Amino acid sequence: MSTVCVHGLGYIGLPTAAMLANSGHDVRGYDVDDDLVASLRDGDVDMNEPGLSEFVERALDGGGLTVVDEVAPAAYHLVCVPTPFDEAERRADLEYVRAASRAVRPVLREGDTVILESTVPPGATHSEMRPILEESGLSADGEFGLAHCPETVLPGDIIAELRANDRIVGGLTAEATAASVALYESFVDGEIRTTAGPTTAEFVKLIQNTARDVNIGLANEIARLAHDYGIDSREAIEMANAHPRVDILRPGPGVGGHCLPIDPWFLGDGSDELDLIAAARRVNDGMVGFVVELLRELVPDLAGKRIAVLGAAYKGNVDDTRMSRGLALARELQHGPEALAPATDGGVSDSASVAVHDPHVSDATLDLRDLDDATRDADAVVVVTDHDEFADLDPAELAERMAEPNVVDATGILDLGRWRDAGFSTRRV
Ligand SMILES: NC(=O)C1=CN([C@@H]2O[C@H](COP(=O)(O)OP(=O)(O)OC[C@H]3O[C@@H](n4cnc5c(N)ncnc54)[C@H](O)[C@@H]3O)[C@@H](O)[C@H]2O)C=CC1
Ligand SMILES: CC(=O)N[C@@H]1[C@@H](OP(=O)(O)OP(=O)(O)OC[C@H]2O[C@@H](n3ccc(=O)[nH]c3=O)[C@H](O)[C@@H]2O)O[C@H](C(=O)O)[C@@H](O)[C@@H]1O
Repeated sequence: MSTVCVHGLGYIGLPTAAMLANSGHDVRGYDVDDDLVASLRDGDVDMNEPGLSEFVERALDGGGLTVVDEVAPAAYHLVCVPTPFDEAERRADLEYVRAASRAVRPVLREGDTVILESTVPPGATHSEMRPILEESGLSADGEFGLAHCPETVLPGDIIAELRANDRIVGGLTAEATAASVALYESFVDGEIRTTAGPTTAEFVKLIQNTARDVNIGLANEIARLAHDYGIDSREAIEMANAHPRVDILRPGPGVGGHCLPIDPWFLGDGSDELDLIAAARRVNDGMVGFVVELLRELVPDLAGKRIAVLGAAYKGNVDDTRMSRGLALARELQHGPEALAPATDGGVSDSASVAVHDPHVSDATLDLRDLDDATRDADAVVVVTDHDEFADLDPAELAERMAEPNVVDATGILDLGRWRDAGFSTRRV
């Protein structure tokens, strides 16, 4: 068993640190967010991920995981810091990766292995991390190990996927790859595949998410085409998918989260070849506008109308609002398609009045409403996130509370027959 220092205790770092600790390693968890560190020390896990709280508690109580104030020397450094998208530059913001590398540098010893798990553009482990780490005086050509092992867990099922998913490991040297494989073998049931270097591993991760984004783009374009022919796209897709070699994904309000919408741009960071991929991004980003079109079919003049947007999380049954389509819709309804202002700042006088409700999200910076408040006197509800709670809504109860019984289901989660029976006019992406 080894000593491991995990850098970044968010959606990826915290479950990974707990997994390593519960697998017998001696783990130090380090994060620059003092509030997060304090709450973890109190045993509070403020993340809506099934089973995570108990799993982290076990790691902390068992002594395998210690939350530390300073980066600790360790045989392995696992870097799980954010790699956000710089929208202005259309590039990955690698400052967190560089900062974590600078924090490893003073404690790095000969024989240690540094593994980057964060998603980065192809080449970043080599060009961004290596030079900073080598300022320690040690060389990545053999004195310490440096590798990329991308994370592929699905939020909502992180603990199971941490164990079950295959991994891709690309070290700068064969020794770095072997040392990294040894660590993952201690908890991964899936296959561990190795690549000749970190760049292929980075590339593979990005094409996985890009493939999903492009395929969702196809489903979304099909939804728009079907609408023009007066066809139910979901019924058509289900029938098409009965073919053994066709597997079209689900259309929706666009693609949210901080991975699928940004990884295609990371992929194009060092190349001019994005074409189909960039088009799919435009299609997916355009789906909020399509939801507004459907809403206007029910409520032609939105000025002064009250619209309840159900869903601020980027997908069903999670609490993460990064690149939320619900918040993007609220912004667009209040300020028009180019709006970048916060969703809940009141809007302008000739726009709709929007209330956002999400039973999974508690975020003091968002003016979220409870269901009663959001839907009272509303002229329409728009369901943007496929939370289980929304499938169970009682349309008759809502109809009584609303000014007009209109519903747009951007997710396909509602049984619209029930809603029509309760007197609703309906539209569905
Ligand atoms: N959340 C997900 O579903 C997945 C995320 N990823 C990738 O994993 C990486 C991390 O993502 P998340 O865990 O979701 O982010 P997150 O934002 O939930 O957590 C990152 C944590 O790192 C901390 N941090 C920032 N700078 C630091 C530093 N210099 N040293 C130590 N801690 C630092 C932050 O305070 C935060 O707690 C990203 O590159 C992301 O693209 C990959 C697969 C899945
Ligand atoms: C290839 C792949 O499945 N990648 C996963 C993805 O996680 P994420 O939660 O972002 O993926 P997701 O469940 O597809 O959801 C992304 C977005 O796409 C939308 N979505 C998804 C499937 C679909 O048929 N239609 C659709 O519109 C969702 O509503 C959501 O807004 O990205 C994660 C990541 O890289 O962070 C990665 O670890 C996960 O395995």
